[in-house]
Amino acid sequence: MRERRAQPRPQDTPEAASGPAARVRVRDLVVRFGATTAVDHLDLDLEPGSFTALLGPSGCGKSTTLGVLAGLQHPDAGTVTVDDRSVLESPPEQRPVGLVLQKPLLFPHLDVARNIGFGLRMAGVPRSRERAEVADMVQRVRLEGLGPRRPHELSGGQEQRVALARALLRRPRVLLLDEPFSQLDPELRVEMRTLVRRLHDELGVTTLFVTHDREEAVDVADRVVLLDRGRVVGGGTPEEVYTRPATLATARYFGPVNEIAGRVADGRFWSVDGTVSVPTGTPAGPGVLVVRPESLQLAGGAVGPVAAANDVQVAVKEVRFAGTHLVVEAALADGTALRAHLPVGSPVVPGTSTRLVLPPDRCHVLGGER
Ligand SMILES: Nc1ncnc2c1ncn2[C@@H]1O[C@H](COP(=O)(O)OP(=O)(O)OP(=O)(O)O)[C@@H](O)[C@H]1O
Repeated sequence: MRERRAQPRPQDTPEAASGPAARVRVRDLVVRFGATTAVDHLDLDLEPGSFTALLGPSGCGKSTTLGVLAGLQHPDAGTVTVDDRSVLESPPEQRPVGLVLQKPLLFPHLDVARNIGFGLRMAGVPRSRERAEVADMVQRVRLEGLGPRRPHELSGGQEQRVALARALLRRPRVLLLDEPFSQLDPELRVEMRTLVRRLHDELGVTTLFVTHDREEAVDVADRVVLLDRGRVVGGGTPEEVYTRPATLATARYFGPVNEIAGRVADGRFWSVDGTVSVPTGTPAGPGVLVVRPESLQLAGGAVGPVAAANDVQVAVKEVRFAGTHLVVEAALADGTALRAHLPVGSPVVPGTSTRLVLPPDRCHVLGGER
């Protein structure tokens, strides 16, 4: 493994990066640091113009993967192609890639406009063109009026806007963002990711956004890739990873989830205390039904021993007020815990039994024993 300098590269030429959005393919990527395997046979596909979030716990290899794409890190094995051409031997400045890091790393002695335009200036672009392009970018990232300020006169969010503008001024075909907003407060984070999404949509650049914040990933990206110990362990659209995850690990990663063991037979999922219809084609046999607490609803009818529709009978154990909803802790007859988020005022009383509806379109059955 060879390491390259971990700095933004303002000397990059705009010509190196211009053009339409790129397709990126990573195959069998391996990066080791001594005895640590940071990236372990990783495959990743970024379609032209897509917006992908790379998500996973601390140390799972997100930044290392980004470093390889940016050319800051050389892998031990594997391939990385941009539009079917290998980029692994290209130095960072010749890759069609823009990079925004957690820390903006601006030049303290240059004002905002000069920081943004640095790359163009180094490439020998005439001053008039630099001014025009910087002015356009200043507007796109909403930094109007701040061009003459120095970095120390900016807020954290404004500094990241400058870093974003600097990366985008080169018109990269791939934009890499490594937790760019993790040091900002929550409201500003939402504003900044909305800005990034808008810029992506306007400029159509293939974007890879590294974060460990699930909500951020699901909110901003078209596709989420879940990494664990250097490997891809799940992925899909935000709706898929949330509602129809391919594995229990993915289901659990995206927040609290109920897991009910049972069997699929005759187009229905049968649990110890009720049944739910399942989509045609769901394989028969043992399975685990996964459903989020907020998807459960209180059944309207009387409690009976046999579930007629898509509901289960539960014993209510505990009810907590959570401001916007009630958190109801309940259990099936076999002791399986179920959590439901129900509207405030729902008639649920600890120590009684009730029926909870499992809306089929919010349920997903994973095959196999638990
Ligand atoms: N330069 C390095 N030298 C030695 N080990 C490293 C180096 N860089 C990363 N690692 C190790 O490689 C693994 C992956 O690190 P990486 O920074 O890619 O993870 P990450 O998912 O980005 O984590 P975080 O969310 O905390 O930034 C970790 O175990 C880390 O300690």
